[in-house]
Amino acid sequence: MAQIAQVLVDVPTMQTNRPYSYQIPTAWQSQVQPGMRVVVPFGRGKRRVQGLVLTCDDVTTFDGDLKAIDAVVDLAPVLNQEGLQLSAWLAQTTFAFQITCAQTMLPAVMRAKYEKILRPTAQTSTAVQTEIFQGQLEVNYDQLATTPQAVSRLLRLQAAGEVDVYYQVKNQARRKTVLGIQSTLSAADLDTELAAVRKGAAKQVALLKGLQTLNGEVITQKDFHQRFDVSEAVIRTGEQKGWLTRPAIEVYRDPYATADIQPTKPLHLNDEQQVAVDQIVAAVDQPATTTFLLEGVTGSGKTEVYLQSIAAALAQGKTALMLVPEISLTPQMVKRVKGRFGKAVAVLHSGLSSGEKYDEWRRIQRHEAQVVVGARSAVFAPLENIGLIIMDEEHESSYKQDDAPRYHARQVALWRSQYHHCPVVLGSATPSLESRARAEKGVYQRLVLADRVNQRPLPKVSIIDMKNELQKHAESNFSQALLVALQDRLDRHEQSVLMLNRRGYSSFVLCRDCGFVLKCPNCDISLTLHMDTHTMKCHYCGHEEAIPRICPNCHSHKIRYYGTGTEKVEEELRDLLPDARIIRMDNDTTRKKGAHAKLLTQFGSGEADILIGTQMIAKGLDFPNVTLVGVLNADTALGLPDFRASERTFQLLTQVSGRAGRAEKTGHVYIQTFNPDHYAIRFAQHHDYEGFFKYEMRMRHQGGYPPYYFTVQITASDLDEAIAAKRMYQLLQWLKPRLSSQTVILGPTPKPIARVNRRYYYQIVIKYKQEPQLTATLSTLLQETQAQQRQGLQIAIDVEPLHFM
Ligand SMILES: Nc1ncnc2c1ncn2[C@@H]1O[C@H](COP(=O)(O)OP(=O)(O)OP(=O)(O)O)[C@@H](O)[C@H]1O
Ligand SMILES: [Zn+2]
Ligand SMILES: [Zn+2]
Repeated sequence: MAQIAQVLVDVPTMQTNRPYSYQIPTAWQSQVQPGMRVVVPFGRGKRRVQGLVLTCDDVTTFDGDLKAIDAVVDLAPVLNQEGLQLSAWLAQTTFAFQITCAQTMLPAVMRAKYEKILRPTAQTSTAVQTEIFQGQLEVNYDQLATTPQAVSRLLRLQAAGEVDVYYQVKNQARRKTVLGIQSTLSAADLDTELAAVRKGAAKQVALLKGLQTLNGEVITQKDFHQRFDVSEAVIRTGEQKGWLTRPAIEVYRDPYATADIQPTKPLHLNDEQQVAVDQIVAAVDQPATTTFLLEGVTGSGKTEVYLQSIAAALAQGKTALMLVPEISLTPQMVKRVKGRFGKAVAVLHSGLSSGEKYDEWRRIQRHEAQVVVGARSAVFAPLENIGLIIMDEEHESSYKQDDAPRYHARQVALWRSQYHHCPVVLGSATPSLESRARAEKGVYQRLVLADRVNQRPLPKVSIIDMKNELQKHAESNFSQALLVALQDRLDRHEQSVLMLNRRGYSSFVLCRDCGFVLKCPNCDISLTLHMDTHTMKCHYCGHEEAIPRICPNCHSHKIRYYGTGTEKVEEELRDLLPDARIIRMDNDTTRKKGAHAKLLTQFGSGEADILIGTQMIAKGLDFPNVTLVGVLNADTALGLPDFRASERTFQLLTQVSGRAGRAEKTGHVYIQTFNPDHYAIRFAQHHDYEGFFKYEMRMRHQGGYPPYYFTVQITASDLDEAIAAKRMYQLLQWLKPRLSSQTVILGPTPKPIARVNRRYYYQIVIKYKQEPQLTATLSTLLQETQAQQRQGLQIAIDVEPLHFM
């Protein structure tokens, strides 16, 4: 009987997107299991790649040529049956390679690192020995192959059989270990040694007494030193005398080891919170795969609902997964969850070092953590027996990954809820239209928190028409009303938050006299400024026209592209309010690890009066002393060529407004805009999510956009613009007869940023209501384009894209 493993190789191409058979050497037959990483020979020569075992089968006969597994990387599977099934599903639904999906699900350090190695052969001449190997048994290829001449020399040596090329697969995952102390003496021996030690040798006595106290337990040398006040020199003496050994013991790199986190107790819930918790807990206990949409205004205490629901899952002996957008994974949120569940919590986000991530991941896999809080990719956390999945700020577009696999964490969360048979809670003050529409149809169960905790009012929102302001004081970023309000907060020692919306920055033109934004005559979507061609383009239908010099609406000459930077705003503010202490948060000031957290902590502890920032300050912050929020430019996102522009603007304004007046003091919000009558801004002013939802649904219905239609975006890119465009037209011809007549295909159009990294991008968008064969059709399309992919053309498929740029 022999054993054969089906292995996915780490070669992400269309041709290799299927398992390969390898023989399992007899010695390892009971060890190799599905979900383990192995090293296998692949292709010609001595190439070695990492692989993932999918299945192991006993067979009686096999083709004699079958290659054998070279090495086993893991002692235990890194993906369990759920993980393997999930990676297959992900590959199929996002049109990605299964190996890429599996890698996405694992910590980055578990990806193999490949090294090319040169070794001497029997024919290696002495000259080559000295020149290349210099007395070593092997040398790294990349260190020698630094110039084209060197490469061709090495190739010639290889052809002449003077050097051999090998490939090494390196495991980058490293555990962190420290020295431990373990007594080698029995209790009786310890007594004997103690009696034998000289009277004056107080330090050795302390060491032996310490070992006695350990009673066979192993602790770190550091802890030993702290507990018994014994120096390393004395410990080493003890080691030489054979009293103890110093084994390496593994320690976790804990990013929050030094964080000061106070334990918290469940709060007494208000009526609305109680209703929500009761319903969720009932589904946890049952268990049922219900998906809840928790629609709670800003400051309504959604987090407390999450925490008490998680507690119910833990009480059932189950685990819980809580997803939050990267940006709101502030120390505040971590503190809240860790404060409630302590050591049971593992945290996963991009701010951690790769070692910290690896350790948190293993704590989860070893069942040492039962609650996971993390950003998008934490949806793959290796939790077993999940009792509840929560997705906070479910409308956030950062839950969708832009690169392959182009998955949405919400879809993965729903898949895992089916697998584990557990409920999902999608929470937001401003749910995505898609989710809210599903709740309307009864697919999701809606839970509402209509009021802020303790009946605190939502802040008053004033809209400032910047067209009037500009006539009064030229080109300032600050209206008079906002300035007065800022000064007032300074006088009262209260804090302010100012947001400058950077999205859509200077990509569209706006009339500073009437607020007019140029739109496509066919699509009713803003045209985008293309400086390369000096034209305005529609990214949906391809319509193109000249950049206007005068406003088509009011004939003003003040039509120009729009935008300013946070740094400039800060400068102006320092001039206007010289006494104010200001913290600026944008991509520049938060680039360093931990900077984001540090700035927020400073602001939270009152070290500044004003926090200026980009969208990154809009969400999740809960600072009681903030009573003023100013939005400097509400319009930029409105101008984006995207049917979700209004939705994003409404969400952003509502979220940022929600930062004001969360505690005793009442809040006030000022929104500066050139479009004071735009419905997104008006509904945000009145905190009217439901009103916005109804209105926007009508707009989507008229325009034929999601959630009334599903969308798929196909992109082709090539170094040659003509090839990318031509291929897109061929693709269109190929697709048309394969889709139903109700389905609409938009484009091909050049992508808004048509040229990135010297590649040209063209896209088509498929809008459909029902297309049961679509997945199969698109898979075929990918198969058929593989030959061209090798020649440099790349095709990407994005299901339900969130951005069309
Ligand atoms: N039942 C309660 N009693 C007293 N205080 C509460 C209660 N529930 C929540 N809070 C407090 O209310 C504040 C707001 O809660 P939380 O931050 O969870 O709101 P949220 O709904 O998540 O808002 P946002 O969407 O703006 O982030 C927090 O300081 C929280 O501690
Ligand atoms: Zn158009
Ligand atoms: Zn105008």
